[in-house]
Amino acid sequence: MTLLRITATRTALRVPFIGTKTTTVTPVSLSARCYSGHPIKVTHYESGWTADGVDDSIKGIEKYCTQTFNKISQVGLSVFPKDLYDVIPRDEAHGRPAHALMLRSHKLQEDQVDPSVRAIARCGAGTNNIPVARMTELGIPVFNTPGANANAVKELVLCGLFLGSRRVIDGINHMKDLGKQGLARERVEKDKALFGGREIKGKRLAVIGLGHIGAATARDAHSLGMDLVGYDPGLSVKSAMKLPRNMDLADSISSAVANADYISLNIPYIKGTPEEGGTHGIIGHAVLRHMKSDAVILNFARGELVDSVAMKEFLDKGGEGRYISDFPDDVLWNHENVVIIPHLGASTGEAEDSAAAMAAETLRLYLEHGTIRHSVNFPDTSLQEKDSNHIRITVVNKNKPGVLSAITDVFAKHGLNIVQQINHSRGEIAYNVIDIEPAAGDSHDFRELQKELTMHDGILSSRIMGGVAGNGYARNIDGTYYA
Ligand SMILES: NC(=O)c1ccc[n+]([C@@H]2O[C@H](COP(=O)([O-])OP(=O)(O)OC[C@H]3O[C@@H](n4cnc5c(N)ncnc54)[C@H](O)[C@@H]3O)[C@@H](O)[C@H]2O)c1
Ligand SMILES: O=C(O)CC[C@@H](O)C(=O)O
Repeated sequence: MTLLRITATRTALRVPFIGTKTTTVTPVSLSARCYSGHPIKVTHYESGWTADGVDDSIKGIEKYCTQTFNKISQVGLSVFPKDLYDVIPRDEAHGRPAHALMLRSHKLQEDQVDPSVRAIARCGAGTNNIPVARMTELGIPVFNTPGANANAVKELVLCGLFLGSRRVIDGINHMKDLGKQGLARERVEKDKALFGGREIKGKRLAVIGLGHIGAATARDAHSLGMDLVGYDPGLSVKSAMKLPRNMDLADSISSAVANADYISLNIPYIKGTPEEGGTHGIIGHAVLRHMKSDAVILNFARGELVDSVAMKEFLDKGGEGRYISDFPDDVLWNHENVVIIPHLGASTGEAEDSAAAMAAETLRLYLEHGTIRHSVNFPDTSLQEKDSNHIRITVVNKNKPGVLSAITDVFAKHGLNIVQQINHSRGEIAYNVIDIEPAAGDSHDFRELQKELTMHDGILSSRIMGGVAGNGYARNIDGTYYA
């Protein structure tokens, strides 16, 4: 796909397409990076995803293509400049290859991730609807939007606190029944005794997970006069600084919930039981037996964190315990002490706008500059642009000895000078951003270089950035070259 041939003359970017047409394009928008020191010619291969099943009319479009799987805020999507990006719903893509995927709660399948996809962004916090481990194996970064919807969720958690302390919903339903019978005025003062409640002031709230939502909930609960205890084995210093003073910290979930009147779950869902290192069913018999019989459990994190059968047993014991959840539950949906909300935590205009905008900015940084931030599987990486006289190449590789030197050897072999580079690793993955500055007058066949680089053992993909949006990406998928 990529042939960057450097010559000494300064002309507009010329982009020939195999066998069809030669187009002259102006460089991409000002904020996007492009190599301007020399003209760059990019010859496309027509292999794999670029040719098969793709309509002729969309071959050679010089824009990034972001495909969306859910209804995403237009305010957020407007972050993508129209001259550089086409943003289209997946079901209207008609086989056009995607460079980036954007989604909310859509359960992404591996076969929906075309070989052309460089990155996936979740407009939200939880990424359990994305096969992240598989994406890591394939060398594809997955991004989320930390904190972007936290205020919206916190406000609904506070609403949950009140719904759990006062029988407001039962009372409203009762008034509808009485209204239908024309008995509302006659019965209201007598019947209200059925729906008494308690105040949250002075009660103890256990917050499990003290990240963006948990910490914000703790702060507001504190100002409502609640007594606080928290549990978070991964508590960062930054999050700790945001917690109310005098908040107790427990050393286990069981000790956190032991004397709590309210418990708020604000942790990610991770596949596998707690014994296996996951959070599936983390609120089960072992934790529930430590709870007060009238505890109110608020779950605005994920339904799968709670063992529904164990929760039903807890609620059926005859205490005043309650469960308020933002997720469907086949066992508990009709229980008299349960309130189920249809996953509304992040459903405010403000949260949808800010999560989509953050996701779009994050994708732009990656696609246009190779910068990684807010990734759940790749290391934070940022290499400041030196000047416009360089070509930026990014490489994703398996984190194992010898690969970094193999990468630099390829450049040395091709007589290319690396002017700056950065290499960061995270778990199984390493990521490199490399700037090269060819001398004026040099001519290099970047197509050969990219193939050699990408097909080296341990390398998963490479990108040559500059000039034409969406070009210059090559992958090594189990020993087969896709470009
Ligand atoms: N209802 C909704 O619409 C909605 C919206 C946003 C987020 N969420 C859910 O809420 C979760 C939290 O969101 P956030 O923005 O606060 O995320 P966050 O990453 O800022 O915070 C999560 C915190 O949980 C802690 N944690 C992880 N495992 C834990 C465990 N086993 N015990 C205790 N603490 C643990 C982490 O250390 C981290 O501090 C998300 O993962 C998502 O599943 C739901
Ligand atoms: O997109 C949504 O509505 C929900 C998002 C939420 O579950 C999250 O994890 O951020």
